[in-house]
Amino acid sequence: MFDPAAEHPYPDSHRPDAPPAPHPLLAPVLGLLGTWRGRGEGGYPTLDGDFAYGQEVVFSHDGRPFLRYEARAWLLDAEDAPLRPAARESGWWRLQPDGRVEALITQPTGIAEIAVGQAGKGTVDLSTHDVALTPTAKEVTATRRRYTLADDATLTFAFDLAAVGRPLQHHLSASLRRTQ
Ligand code: HEM
Repeated sequence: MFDPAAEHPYPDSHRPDAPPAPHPLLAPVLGLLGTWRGRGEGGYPTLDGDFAYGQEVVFSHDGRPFLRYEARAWLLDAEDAPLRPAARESGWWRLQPDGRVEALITQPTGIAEIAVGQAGKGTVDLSTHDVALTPTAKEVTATRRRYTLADDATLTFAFDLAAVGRPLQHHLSASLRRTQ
């Protein structure tokens, strides 16, 4: 008889050395698994000024050749205290042979992105393949996300954005530390 209160039989793993064994295609991104938290700076020519933000990024897997990806941000005041929730997004990074990555990423602001790119040597570089927008979303035409493992416990993140009629350019950069 099915027990609806039982534990999920296939929980996500946040560590390369914990079960289930990572799929071999995840080899180039194993260093990303886990929870990362840190601080970043952002801006865009259409905004009044630059801003500081906190960010948490989580990568996990269930033994199949894709990562589950989740990122949440919050704005910081001049003393680095939290001001308000900011962007969040989640998605799936589908690993292909030779470190190629196909990512699906959605945001509560009405933006759904398909990004493609490459993982290798401690870096992942993803650029827009396609963007779909809900009727009320801001116009976003392209993005580029770069993740770099500076060392085992430090992940840097850079994000470029083409939106509201402006060409692809810096919107965010952050340095994150592994928390678990
Ligand atoms: C760490 C993640 C992010 C943070 C902290 C952040 C922060 C901000 C802030 C503070 C603004 C000004 C409006 C407001 O106060 O809400 C803004 C505007 C905007 N952001 Fe982001 N953002 C992030 C990620 C993204 C992503 C992933 C995208 C697109 C894929 C994006 C696209 C935009 C657009 C289109 C605008 C509006 C620009 C305008 O209307 O002039 N942002 N962002």
